[in-house]
Amino acid sequence: MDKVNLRRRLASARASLSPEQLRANATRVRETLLEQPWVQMAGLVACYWSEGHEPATHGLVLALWKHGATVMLPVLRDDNDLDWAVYDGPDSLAPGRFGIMEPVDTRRGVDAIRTAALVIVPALAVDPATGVRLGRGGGSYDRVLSRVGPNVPTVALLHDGELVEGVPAEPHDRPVRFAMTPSGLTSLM
Ligand SMILES: Nc1nc2c(c(=O)[nH]1)N(C=O)[C@@H](CNc1ccc(C(=O)N[C@@H](CCC(=O)O)C(=O)O)cc1)CN2
Ligand SMILES: Nc1ncnc2c1ncn2[C@@H]1O[C@H](COP(=O)(O)OP(=O)(O)OP(=O)(O)O)[C@@H](O)[C@H]1O
Repeated sequence: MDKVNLRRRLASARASLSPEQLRANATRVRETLLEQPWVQMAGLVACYWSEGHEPATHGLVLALWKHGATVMLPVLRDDNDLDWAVYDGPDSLAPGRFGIMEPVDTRRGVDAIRTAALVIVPALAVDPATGVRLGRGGGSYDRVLSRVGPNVPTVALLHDGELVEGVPAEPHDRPVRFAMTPSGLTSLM
């Protein structure tokens, strides 16, 4: 299946998840991640601020922040590349392009991602054989992941059923090292 149709299929499956399922999924993803030593030890974490039926991150971001980590969230640029700014509590966010909440703090630039010790990314699907992820189609995270060093854990958050064999891979696609579903953490490479 091509990327456009795969995106459509996965988005409509997400749309059928109930608020209760979304909450339960978020709790399991958050608890499993927070048990990992490499999550607990990360002082600077890049995450995303979820919206709609995406795997929810608000509780995770809050927990990391309370735990003392610095959490950077993306700020979408006009060229679809991602700038980064620090989360500083629920009042530190405001709607950006497409209405996604973004931190209002000073922007640290696109290269700030190079200093993250842990990178948590959104995805609609991940190929369990290759780690290639399917995103929204802006190529934003392909650029982000190309700046992340090989020893930094990169984790895509998914719902169950979103580990999909045969995600179409193009030369610019950058794989992730882990996929996190409510059923558990999968190491990919
Ligand atoms: N929660 C979250 N934050 C994120 C991302 C994400 O996937 N999820 N991004 C991941 O890169 C970046 C934002 N990229 C986005 C790209 C497109 C749309 C969007 O709503 N697009 C419309 C169609 C736009 C158009 O007409 O071109 C849509 O999908 O309906 C939103 C965010 C950074 N922040
Ligand atoms: N490094 C890059 N610089 C500029 N454009 C890029 C880069 N990488 C990918 N793109 C462009 O982004 C577009 C979308 O790519 P693709 O469909 O693979 O997105 P995606 O991986 O689903 O989305 P995302 O990375 O935002 O989650 C492609 O047209 C591609 O040319």
